[in-house]
Amino acid sequence: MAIPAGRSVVFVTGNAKKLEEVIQILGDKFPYKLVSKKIDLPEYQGEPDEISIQKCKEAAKQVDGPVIVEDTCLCFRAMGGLPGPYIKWFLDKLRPEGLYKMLAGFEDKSAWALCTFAFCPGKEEPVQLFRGITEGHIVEPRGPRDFGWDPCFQPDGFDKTYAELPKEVKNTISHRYRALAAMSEHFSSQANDNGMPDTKKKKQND
Ligand SMILES: O=P(O)(O)OP(=O)(O)OP(=O)(O)OC[C@H]1O[C@@H](n2cnc3c(O)ncnc32)[C@H](O)[C@@H]1O
Ligand SMILES: [Mg+2]
Repeated sequence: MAIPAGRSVVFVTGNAKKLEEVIQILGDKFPYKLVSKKIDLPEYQGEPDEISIQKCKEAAKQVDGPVIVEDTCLCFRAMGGLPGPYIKWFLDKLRPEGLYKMLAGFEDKSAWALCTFAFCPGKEEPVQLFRGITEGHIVEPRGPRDFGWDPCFQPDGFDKTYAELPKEVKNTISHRYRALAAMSEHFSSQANDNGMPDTKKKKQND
């Protein structure tokens, strides 16, 4: 589904740091006007795709127009992908130190960060998903504490944590960057088709 020409899309999030990164990553690459709205949407339970779909439908209902939401998971391989979508509560209670200690009994410290952007053109409309994954390891926290679990996630191929890496570097390798690249690519090709729905591309989700 294309966004009508000239319309803006509302990015709904309660997280200022997420918003900051989305703006930095997108620059002027996104073909539609992105406006942000601070709403604390419910923290749904279930599989990441389902959570993003529910979250996006609720945002579309509240905004009553085209919306984008994003949900972030941090998944420990030794724990079958948990905490996953529940990372917010684990981080809140345990801080990055506690996340690292959770894996003390496991040899496998590998983890992946998953970001899912969800787009819905309006109330009662289908939701499309765009995903990005960055693989890494959970390490003893290092670096500034200004964004979530960044101090304890070290992306593969780097000897620095997300928190220690310059923002420009995190923003070219991160889970969020990858999901946004998929979403921008989709909307840019639509915009190039003069706003006609792109029938050649398989929708990731209806
Ligand atoms: O309103 P929304 O967009 O849902 O914002 P939120 O803060 O509730 O975010 P999530 O539900 O997606 O929960 C993800 C948790 O992971 C944190 N987080 C998200 N992206 C991160 C990143 O790139 N680096 C570190 N922490 C991150 C975030 O602060 C939350 O505690
Ligand atoms: Mg949330």
